Amino acid sequence: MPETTPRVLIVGAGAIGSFYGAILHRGGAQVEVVSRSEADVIRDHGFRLHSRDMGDLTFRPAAVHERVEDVAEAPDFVLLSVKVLDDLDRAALIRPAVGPKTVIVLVENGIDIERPIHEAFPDNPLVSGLAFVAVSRTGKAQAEHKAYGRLVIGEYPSGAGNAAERLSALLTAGGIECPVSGNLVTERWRKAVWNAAFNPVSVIAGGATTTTILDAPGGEDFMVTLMQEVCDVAAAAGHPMPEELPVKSIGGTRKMPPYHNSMALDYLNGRPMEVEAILGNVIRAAESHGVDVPHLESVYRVTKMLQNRVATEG
Ligand SMILES: NC(=O)C1=CN([C@@H]2O[C@H](COP(=O)(O)OP(=O)(O)OC[C@H]3O[C@@H](n4cnc5c(N)ncnc54)[C@H](OP(=O)(O)O)[C@@H]3O)[C@@H](O)[C@H]2O)C=CC1
Ligand SMILES: CC(C)(CO)C(=O)C(=O)O
Repeated sequence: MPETTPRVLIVGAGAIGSFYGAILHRGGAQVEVVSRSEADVIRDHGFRLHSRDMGDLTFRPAAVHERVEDVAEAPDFVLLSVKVLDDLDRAALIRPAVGPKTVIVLVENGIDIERPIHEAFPDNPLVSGLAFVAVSRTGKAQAEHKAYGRLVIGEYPSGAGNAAERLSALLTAGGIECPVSGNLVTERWRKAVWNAAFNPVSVIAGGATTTTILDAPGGEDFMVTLMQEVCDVAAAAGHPMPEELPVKSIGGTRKMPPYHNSMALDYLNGRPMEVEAILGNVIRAAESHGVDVPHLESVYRVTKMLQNRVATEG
């Protein structure tokens, strides 16, 4: 008997949600979206998505909902790809669409961002994802995929179970690399080594690209120092990183064209930034494990000042 087409609901249909939504659509899933501010445009034109590597990824979702409450039947997968911000209760946001068998998928940056979702839905499979992709919004329901695309997924708190394998098969069929890791939290720390250092520094430097950061006098050494502090925290939290990771990451970053990470883009566009999810949670882990992170601490303080300035002075 043929299997039924899996239904995926994307909550947070911005750059990441529309890109992986397009890939899932190509992979054979029935993709629906929740869009609070662009529903009409998506209904009229679909998502207009251009990929430098994959060509035209434009697609029309099977259904467009303005609110999660409007979703009548629980989907097989809810893929959450909103920014992880202090004032947003992500569990409450998706609750109306989560049925007893729904697999919850997170494609979001940050450390320890699974915990509130796992606590709210302890009986649902939770798949956590790390997106190595450069995609940004270019207009209403429009995005440009500039490079990469690999999505590393795994079940939370650990394991590589059936839910992750089913999702990986869909994304692979859609044309991206989607390895399943049995130790996703370690992978999250590995990604945080880059994000916790580069994202806030790009903001402090006024929305700087990777190249601007690394070309500044002492830039490379400073970034290695920050990344090493993240590695120290990761090790204390039970996720040791390879010794050469910071230096190797600089080499990899050097090979990329000048690049604005997602926090730099948020800063430049006056949008809220994921400072707590990406850096604050690393600082808190350092405190709880007694690890000294003086450089990260300074970067955190200054980024918070900047965030306050944007919030209060515009
Ligand atoms: N962009 C990238 O290249 C990468 C991003 N990431 C991570 O992926 C995650 C998503 O980032 P990205 O896609 O860039 O972010 P975007 O800002 O492009 O998209 C976020 C989406 O979430 C929606 N949203 C926010 N709050 C709500 C809400 N309460 N109800 C309904 N919808 C909501 C926004 O809608 P609205 O337009 O109405 O605000 C928007 O469509 C982040 O954690 C980011 O760090 C990771 C790797 C790379
Ligand atoms: C890894 C990177 C830089 C994009 O893939 C990212 O996570 C971001 O933009 O925040």
